[in-house]
Amino acid sequence: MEAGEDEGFVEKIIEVHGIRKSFKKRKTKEIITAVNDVSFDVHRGEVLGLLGPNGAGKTSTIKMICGLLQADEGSIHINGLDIQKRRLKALKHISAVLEGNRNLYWRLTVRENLEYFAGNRGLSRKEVAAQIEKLLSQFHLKDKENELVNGLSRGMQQKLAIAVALLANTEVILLDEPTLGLDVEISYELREILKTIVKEEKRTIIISSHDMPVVQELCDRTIIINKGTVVVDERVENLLKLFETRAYSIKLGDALSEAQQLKLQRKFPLSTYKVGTHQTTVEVNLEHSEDIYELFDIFKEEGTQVESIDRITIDFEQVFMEIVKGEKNYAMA
Ligand SMILES: Nc1ncnc2c1ncn2[C@@H]1O[C@H](COP(=O)(O)OP(=O)(O)OP(=O)(O)O)[C@@H](O)[C@H]1O
Repeated sequence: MEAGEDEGFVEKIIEVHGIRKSFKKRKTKEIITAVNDVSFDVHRGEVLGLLGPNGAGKTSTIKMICGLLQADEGSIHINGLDIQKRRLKALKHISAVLEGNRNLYWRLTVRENLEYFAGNRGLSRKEVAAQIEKLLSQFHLKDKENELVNGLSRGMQQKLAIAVALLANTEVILLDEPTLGLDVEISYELREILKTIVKEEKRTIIISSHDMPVVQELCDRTIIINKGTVVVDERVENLLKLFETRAYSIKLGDALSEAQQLKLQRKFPLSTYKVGTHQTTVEVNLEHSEDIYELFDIFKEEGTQVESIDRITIDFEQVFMEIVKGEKNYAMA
């Protein structure tokens, strides 16, 4: 069974199979493999988070899915249609908001943009009138409807770009870094709006993001790409559970010696060691539960007392850091 199938997402709407993409650097002629044999499916109604450090290959993957970039190898099917062979038909199922490219007319007002892009998709004003009203209110843009896009803040423009993408009524929405560069307040607002949309509408959404709360709160499943390849494809709740059962906070009776600290760092490079006035704490995320014995051996060597052991509640940010910075392969069955 694939990730996603157990939650009722049975029908595949996006099928990405073995895609590769390389670029040649203009100056040095060096070949960069941006995407290296990436495969995954997205089920109808699923919200998928596409994560990875800078340069991992997320944007290239999204651009190949929405037909802006041609894969060197592999295939992409949208609703069963090959994006290369039946491009126009396949693209009818997709709307995308790409990072840094908000696809809006700057000299048109907010409302005019919504009307223009609806018309572009072959929808009449009458057909979309109610939906435009709904989107203006959902995205808190009603009081800006007659303002030119040119004069809007970056956050407002981003909200409008997403509203335009939703208006097209496509089954698939691709959002590349929707909250990048937005201030905390507007990122939060956008996340809440997207949360409502995800709950109310059964759209298939791929979100690439560095904003971990966005992924934790909106996505059903996540794919983590590192150096062009998929290192994790798993449901968000499973990843959190998995890491939660491995994350411990250990309170010690005494401080560790330098030799012990060195061993701790060597064996558990992502652990943290804190010496407070009353307490010494080690926080560690174990890759295998039996690793706890090796940890205890470090304490035992010099008779350090363990006062308490607690599980740590972990958030998605920590999960992501563990996987990417630890460069471990958490491919799960
Ligand atoms: N048109 C291009 N020409 C040359 N190299 C490119 C091009 N597009 C992407 N790359 C390179 O391919 C790699 C993957 O880039 P991509 O933008 O897909 O990554 P990303 O995961 O979206 O990163 P970020 O989070 O920084 O946007 C990077 O090394 C990037 O420099």
